[in-house]
Amino acid sequence: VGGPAMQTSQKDFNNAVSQLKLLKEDPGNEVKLKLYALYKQATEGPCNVPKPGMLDFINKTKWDAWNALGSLSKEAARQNYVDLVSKLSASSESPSPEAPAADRKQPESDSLVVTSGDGITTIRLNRPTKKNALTTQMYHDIIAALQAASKDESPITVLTGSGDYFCSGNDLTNFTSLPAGGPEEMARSSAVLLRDFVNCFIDFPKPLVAVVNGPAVGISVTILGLFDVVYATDRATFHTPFSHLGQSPEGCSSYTFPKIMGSSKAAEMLLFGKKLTAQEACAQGLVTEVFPDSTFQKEVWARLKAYSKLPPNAMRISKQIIRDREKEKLHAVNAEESNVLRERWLSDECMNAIASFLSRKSKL
Ligand SMILES: CCCCCCCCCCC/C=C/C(=O)SCCNC(=O)CCNC(=O)[C@H](O)C(C)(C)COP(=O)(O)OP(=O)(O)OC[C@H]1O[C@@H](n2cnc3c(N)ncnc32)[C@H](O)[C@@H]1OP(=O)(O)O
Repeated sequence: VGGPAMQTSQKDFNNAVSQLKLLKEDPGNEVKLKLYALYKQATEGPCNVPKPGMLDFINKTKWDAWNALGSLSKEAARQNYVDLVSKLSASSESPSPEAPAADRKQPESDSLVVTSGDGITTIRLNRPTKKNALTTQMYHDIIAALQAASKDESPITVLTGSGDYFCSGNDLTNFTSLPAGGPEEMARSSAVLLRDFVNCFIDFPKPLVAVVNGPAVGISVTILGLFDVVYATDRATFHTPFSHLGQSPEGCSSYTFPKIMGSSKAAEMLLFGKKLTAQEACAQGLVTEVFPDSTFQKEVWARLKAYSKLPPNAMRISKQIIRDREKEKLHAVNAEESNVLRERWLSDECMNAIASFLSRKSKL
């Protein structure tokens, strides 16, 4: 069986066979097929068994992979097998760190962080000291991030928050710096921004997941009806205090909420500002699943990493079938909600509520 160098190689090969069983992550079918072929070649030599029939898909695929190695020597196959297993072990021990996507324009402000890794593009609201309240710049940055994510390589896109909140909704100071055109111009441009922002969620073409890491308020709740999946920590709450603020629903919630939870439960949230616990939101169908806070991040990301390995085109097409017939309706609802809010923002009820928050007289 050869000299000392070759015996070492046989020992390495045996170790690699054992090491493979300890891999933490499934390396995927393509790699498993390659490993199978190299194993057969290393232990039995070139493919020497009859080709399975056309309908025996699995064995035929395995046979093809083995046969494709041709006359590769047993020693070379062993070496290739050992190299491949060691590469897989290294990458499973130190999972690819999330990295800013190289070809992606980064957001204008640090309040939004966009990273890609493990088949997931993550858009993270990053203003924890303000409970991730959305500034005007953040709306623009989220629009840009969603547009980029819709074209990037990641099969799944996630929206989440840094710190203890998912998001406290619109930053109420957005309304304090009046443009030259006065309140009317502010209301007009806010309505345009709101409409553009929500349109990006309506049109987003691939699986969009909300990882709700804490309480959610206002627009960060209403847009959840446009996500494909919503995972929440059991610490999360869902609050749409529009009447308290003299405002009205947006994010297509006037349409999606009654559809998701029925009109009376939707009315309790959207008219009376009833705050839901994560469990309640899950029971109403707004949240897909609730996780204990202590294991939330670990469980959710492990699950999303596994989902991101599913065939991306199949996921996109399935989303299209589920969502496309609703799109026209959603765009019309969005336009109407934005127009109504344009009026609301100029109302005394709204101005007084915002002034009250800003003077810290009342908190919701
Ligand atoms: C001209 C262009 C304009 C563009 C505008 C675009 C228009 C799109 C608008 C779409 C419509 C959206 C509607 C909504 O989202 S309505 C909901 C709005 N949100 C709220 O009403 C929440 C207000 N915040 C609170 O009630 C509390 O802060 C909260 C319960 C969230 C947390 O309370 P807690 O006591 O735990 O913490 P603090 O209050 O001390 O908060 C810490 C600091 O964070 C600041 N903060 C929190 N939320 C907001 C917010 N929404 N806006 C501004 N600032 C916020 C808070 O002031 C504290 O700051 P300081 O430490 O500096 O005091």
